[in-house]
Amino acid sequence: MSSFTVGTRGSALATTQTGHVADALASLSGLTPQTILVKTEGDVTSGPLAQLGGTGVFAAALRVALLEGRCDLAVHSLKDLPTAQPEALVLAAMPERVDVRDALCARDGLTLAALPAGATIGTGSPRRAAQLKYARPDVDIVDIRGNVGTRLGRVKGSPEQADDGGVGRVAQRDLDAVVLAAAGLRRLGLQEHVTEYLDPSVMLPAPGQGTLAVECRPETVADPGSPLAAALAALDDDATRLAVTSERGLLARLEAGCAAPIGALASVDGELLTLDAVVCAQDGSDVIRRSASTRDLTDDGARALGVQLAELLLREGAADLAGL
Ligand SMILES: NCc1[nH]cc(CCC(=O)O)c1CC(=O)O
Repeated sequence: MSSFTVGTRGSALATTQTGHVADALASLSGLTPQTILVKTEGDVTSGPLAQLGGTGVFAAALRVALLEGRCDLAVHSLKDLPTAQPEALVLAAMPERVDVRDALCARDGLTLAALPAGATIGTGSPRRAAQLKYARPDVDIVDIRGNVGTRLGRVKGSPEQADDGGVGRVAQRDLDAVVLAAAGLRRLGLQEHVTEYLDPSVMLPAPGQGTLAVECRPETVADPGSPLAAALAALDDDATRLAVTSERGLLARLEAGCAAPIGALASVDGELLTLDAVVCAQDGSDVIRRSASTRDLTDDGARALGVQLAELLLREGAADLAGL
C-alpha cells in the first residue's frame, strides 16, 4: 500500500479538518493521501438539528463508506459521534485536542455580559441555549443551523461569508450574536469573528468538543508495524483520549447524545483526571453542575469516572431536570 484514502463530508469545516489529518498522517507514514467526498443525511436535511432525531446523522454515511471499502479512514468531530461504537469499526486516533471552548461572535465586539436585554443569540444546540439562558435570562435564543459560515453571516453587520453552505442564500444578518465552537472557527481561520471566548465556568462545552477522531476498519491497524497503523498510533494523544473517554462515559451513562442539554469537560493535570459536568433544564431556568476526579489514568478508569459523575447527577435529579 503506497497510498491511503480518507472520506470526508463536503462542508468547509469537514474538508479542512480532514485535510489537516490526512497531511499529518502522510508525513508520519510516507504514504500518499487521497480524499473522497461523502454526502451525509445531516448535510441534506434542513430542519432544526434538535428535531432530526437520533444521533450520528453526520457520521453514518462516512461509516458506510468505510465498511464498503470506499475509503480507509474517516475523520469525525468527536462531539458529533454517538457514544455507542459500531463493532466493525475502531477509533484509531484522537489527535491532541485544540481549544475546547464555545465562542460568542457578537455584533460590535460585544461580550455576553454587555449584550442588551432582549438581544437575540442564535444557536441550534440545546446545551448552548440552556447555559446562555442560565447566565442571561433576559436574552432571546433563536434556533438556527447550517454551516459555520452561514451562522456567522446571521450576525448583524457581519461581512459576506465565503461559505454560504452551498445554498446560495444571502445571509439575513438578523441576530445580535451566535455561539460556535472555538475549535471550528480556528480551523477555518475565522477567529477574528470571536468577541468572547466563553469561560467553561459559564458554558461547559459538548463532550468531545474540539477533538477529532480518526476511524477505520480493525484490519487497518491489525499490524501495528504497518506504516499507516504506526502513523495513527503516533497521532493519538493520551491526555486527549483520557479526557474525552470520561466525557463520553458520562454521556453514555446519561443515555444522552449531542442534542441533550449536557456539557462536560475533563482534563489531566499531573496524575489527576478531573471531569466537570452540567445538566440543564431545557429552558435554562436551572442547572446541576458537579465535578469528580480520579488517579486511575487508564481508559477504563476514565470511563468509570464519567459513569460515577453521571450517577451522582442522576441522584440529584438530572433526568427530571433535563427531560432525559
Ligand atoms: N455540530 C457541528 C460541529 N461539529 C464540530 C464542530 C466544531 C469543531 C469541534 O468541536 O471539534 C461543529 C460546529 C460548532 O459546534 O460550532
